Amino acid sequence: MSALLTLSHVTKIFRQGGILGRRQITAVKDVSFELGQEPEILSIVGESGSGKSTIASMILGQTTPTEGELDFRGKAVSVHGASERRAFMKEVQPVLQNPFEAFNPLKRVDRYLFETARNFSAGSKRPDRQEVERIADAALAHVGLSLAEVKGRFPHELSGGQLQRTAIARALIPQPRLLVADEPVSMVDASLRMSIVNLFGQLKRELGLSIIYITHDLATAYYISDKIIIMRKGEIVEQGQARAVLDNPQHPYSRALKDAVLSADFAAIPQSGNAGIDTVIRKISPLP
Ligand SMILES: Nc1ncnc2c1ncn2[C@@H]1O[C@H](COP(=O)(O)OP(=O)(O)OP(=O)(O)O)[C@@H](O)[C@H]1O
Repeated sequence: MSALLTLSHVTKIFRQGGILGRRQITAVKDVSFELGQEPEILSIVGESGSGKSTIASMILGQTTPTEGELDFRGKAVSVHGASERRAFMKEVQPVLQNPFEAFNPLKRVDRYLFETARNFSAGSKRPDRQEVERIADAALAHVGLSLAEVKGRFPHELSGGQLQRTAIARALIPQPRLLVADEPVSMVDASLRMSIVNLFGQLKRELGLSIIYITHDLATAYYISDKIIIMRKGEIVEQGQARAVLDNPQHPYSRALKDAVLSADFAAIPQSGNAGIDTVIRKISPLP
């Protein structure tokens, strides 16, 4: 059976100053990895500017690679044609860093849920109002909210954590197979981060979702991921099973990252459950 997602020798070079610009930035260099058919959480960690967001953008089909191939279910991500693009978007949904940017401050958040339910409804006919509300409520239930809690509210009337959950609920409405979450907890209060990260684990188990979790936060990556990729300057320096890589990092850069997270605290991160991890997370400084 082919992999769910395959990146094969993917490189992205940006040219500064337009097409004729001379300065080139190699944001991603010869990156290869895959997600299997089984639901899994893959974390991509690395310092700022290491190419994580560029990879996310290419997986979402928003940025075209300069070289290499990205395939989802054996088909190139850079598909053409509106109906193919729509089918792809239904299966691969983004979760953005800042939930306050994902929602227009002047628009009630339930509108987003209703519009997504109308646009991506599974049936052939457009769902009526009652059905749209049912779909929105079911998606919100997966993230621990209900339609009654968010109905009629503007973004600023919800907490950052509630808004990020609502954004995740919206991403769930098309019943995707893969979420691409780019720094989804960095704008969320430290005390709420674990609840969002735990939610990813729950969505993997209950809905069979795979999740690409892009983060600076090595502790939450260690805690929740099945696999991990460590990036530096556009290249993968190490990848493998998260615990194997982080318990025994081979590359000097991976070791430096781990050391930056205070080894003693790191060792205290539990295998499951979240006892103590908030303390660890609060202590973590940005990656070097
Ligand atoms: N549209 C663009 N045009 C030019 N350069 C870009 C563009 N997008 C990204 N870059 C450059 O590519 C490199 C990788 O950026 P990217 O945003 O992918 O890194 P990142 O690891 O996600 O960083 P951060 O953690 O700060 O978000 C950086 O040097 C960045 O300045």
